[in-house]
Amino acid sequence: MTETVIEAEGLGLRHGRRGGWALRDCSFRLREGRVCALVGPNGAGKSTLLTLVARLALPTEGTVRTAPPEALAYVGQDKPLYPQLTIAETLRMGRELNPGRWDAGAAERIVEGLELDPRTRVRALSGGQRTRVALALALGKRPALLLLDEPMADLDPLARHRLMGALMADAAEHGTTVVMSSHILTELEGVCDHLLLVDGGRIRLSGPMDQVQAAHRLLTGPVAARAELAAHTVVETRTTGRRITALVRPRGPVDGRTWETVHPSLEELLLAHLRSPDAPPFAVDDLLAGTEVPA
Ligand SMILES: Nc1ncnc2c1ncn2[C@@H]1O[C@H](COP(=O)(O)OP(=O)(O)OP(=O)(O)O)[C@@H](O)[C@H]1O
Repeated sequence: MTETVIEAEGLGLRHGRRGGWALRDCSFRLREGRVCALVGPNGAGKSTLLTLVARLALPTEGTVRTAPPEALAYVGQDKPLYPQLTIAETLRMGRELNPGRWDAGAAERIVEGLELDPRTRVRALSGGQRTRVALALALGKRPALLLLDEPMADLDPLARHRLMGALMADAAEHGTTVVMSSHILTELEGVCDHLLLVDGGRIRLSGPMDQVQAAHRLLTGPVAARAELAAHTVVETRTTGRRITALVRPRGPVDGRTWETVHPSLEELLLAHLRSPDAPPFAVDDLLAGTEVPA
């Protein structure tokens, strides 16, 4: 039976009694083995959502059910490590803090990419090198759920590509569920199979990547036929001369004589939603395959 690894219900967090909501009305389910992309602009609420799932903050409202603390690893943007410890000592600490479940091989494979003497102190590492050590600690814990807040932000493109490959191979081998926030959309396509788009503290898109993408079409046709678009849920329209391009969620057949129809790329889909904050949200429940749920 497929297990739910995260179940969020009306989750919200407000900073201070008079502060604004960093996250609100957040409901979704994520099943075991998913690799979930968490995307959204600066200040959208991505880190807030990750810290709530990691139980590093208490929600102001709503609930989240997730993996127990010992089966969960979180790597935040600030990557807290002990600067005075060496790389080898840091990994030894990981082993001692996780008796019975520490996967030394997985941790060492991530650190090996550094090509550094394991006796090097953490304080002498660059930001990107520290990222690798933090990820090694997280993977060594052999978590059922791995929460990563912009894990690749300070890595150069080659290191990012390699580390992402190593991370995904490890997750696939062990069936680890991963939730990863990122601003680099191209980094996520082809790697993630689930999508959460957060914007203004609310979930705008949620569900298995293929189903979310399959629910959208990019239509191009004459401006004169614009009224026909009303038959569908329109996310965004853009006009160039006498042509109009629309990102829609079709609610019926599209006339192929008038409209050229293509599937949008992940980037086109996300950018259209971000440019159109008033577009209705869209959510597919991860446990009820193919069922659209009120977002
Ligand atoms: N400690 C805090 N006190 C007050 N407001 C906060 C605090 N931390 C975050 N916020 C606010 O909560 C909102 C969500 O922030 P969050 O860090 O979750 O966004 P994010 O999507 O992770 O952004 P980024 O992509 O820039 O990392 C923002 O409006 C932010 O200003």
